[in-house]
Amino acid sequence: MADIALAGITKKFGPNTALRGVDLDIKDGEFFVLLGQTGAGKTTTLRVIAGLEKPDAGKVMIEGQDATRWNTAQRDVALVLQQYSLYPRLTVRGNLEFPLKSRTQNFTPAEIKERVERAAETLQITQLLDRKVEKLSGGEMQRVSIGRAIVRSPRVFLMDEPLSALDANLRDVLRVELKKLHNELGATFVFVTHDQVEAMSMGDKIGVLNQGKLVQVGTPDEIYSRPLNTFVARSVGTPPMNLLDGVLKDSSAVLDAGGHAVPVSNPNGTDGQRLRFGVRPENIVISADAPASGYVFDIENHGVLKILTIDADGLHIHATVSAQTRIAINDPVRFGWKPDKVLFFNPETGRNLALT
Ligand SMILES: Nc1ncnc2c1ncn2[C@@H]1O[C@H](COP(=O)(O)OP(=O)(O)OP(=O)(O)O)[C@@H](O)[C@H]1O
Repeated sequence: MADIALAGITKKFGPNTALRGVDLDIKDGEFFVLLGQTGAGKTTTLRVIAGLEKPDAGKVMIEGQDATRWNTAQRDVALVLQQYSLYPRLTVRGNLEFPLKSRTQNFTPAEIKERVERAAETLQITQLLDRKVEKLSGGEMQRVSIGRAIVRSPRVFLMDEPLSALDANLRDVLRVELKKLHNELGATFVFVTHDQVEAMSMGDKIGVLNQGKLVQVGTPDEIYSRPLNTFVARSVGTPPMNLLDGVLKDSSAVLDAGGHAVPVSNPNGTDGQRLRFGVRPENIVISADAPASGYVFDIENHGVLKILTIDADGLHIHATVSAQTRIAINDPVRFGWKPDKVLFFNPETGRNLALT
């Protein structure tokens, strides 16, 4: 069992407050992703869990025990960082053996050999065992770093943007492999990233951090479909959710841009209320009898689909359409949306009115 809980964690660095009262529950065996922009507090959260950073306030619980004062070794966690932190002059085998030979571990030479070979097999680096690390490619080095973490069979893996230094193709491959590894090991993974695609595709749960605060925790589906506020709404999805200001009137959204009235079938809010309407690009509908009008400002071809930017009285709205759609820049378009796919946000606080 390796449940992790943070309760009211605050961490300051001089005048900077990195974490502001973070409460978090990570279940045993979960693949938990911390998603946030630069400076949001992701690394600090990871370092607090690892015992590398002492919080100014709050508690760290591991397996139901107060671990706030435990050192890193007592916490039985392994860290994988963006930079490989390997010994370049040692072989892959030497690097994998290293954590097993430390003074706090009591492995026999036979056990060490077995663990190193099992980890190498899992990560498909057996053929590299006798190569010097400095001669490896980036992807190979990152596999060795992960290998160094798994040889000890820790209860918890803490990963700080482990894929971000790799090129896009390799990142895709290692993303799938890390998920497989997680399933095989059954350990708890806490994975830090600023990449929403990584978060959505890998996480059982995602925690969205903003300026040291945990804004929302949920499954990828919850974060995508039921964001607590406009910040979370726009932190996942490419292109991001459209946010359109207007007034709710007679079961329609009357947009400030052009005064277009677009029907909604799930209104949240009262008649006449000013709202910020949230519509994902895949829910924008282009058709000749749609209620609103604009023109095509830009088209991006993404293979299976196109992303249109529609200019509606100066407001830019993103829509995804199939690659077969015949449309050109500057074409006039009529657009609306799927009436049941609209979210309603308070324009001042950004809160999702369906969840408050
Ligand atoms: N050792 C430190 N000394 C001073 N300030 C720090 C230190 N570590 C972090 N901070 C500050 O705390 C805040 C959170 O930093 P943190 O590294 O946790 O963010 P992050 O979300 O991991 O960002 P990034 O994606 O850029 O790594 C930032 O404002 C950062 O400058």
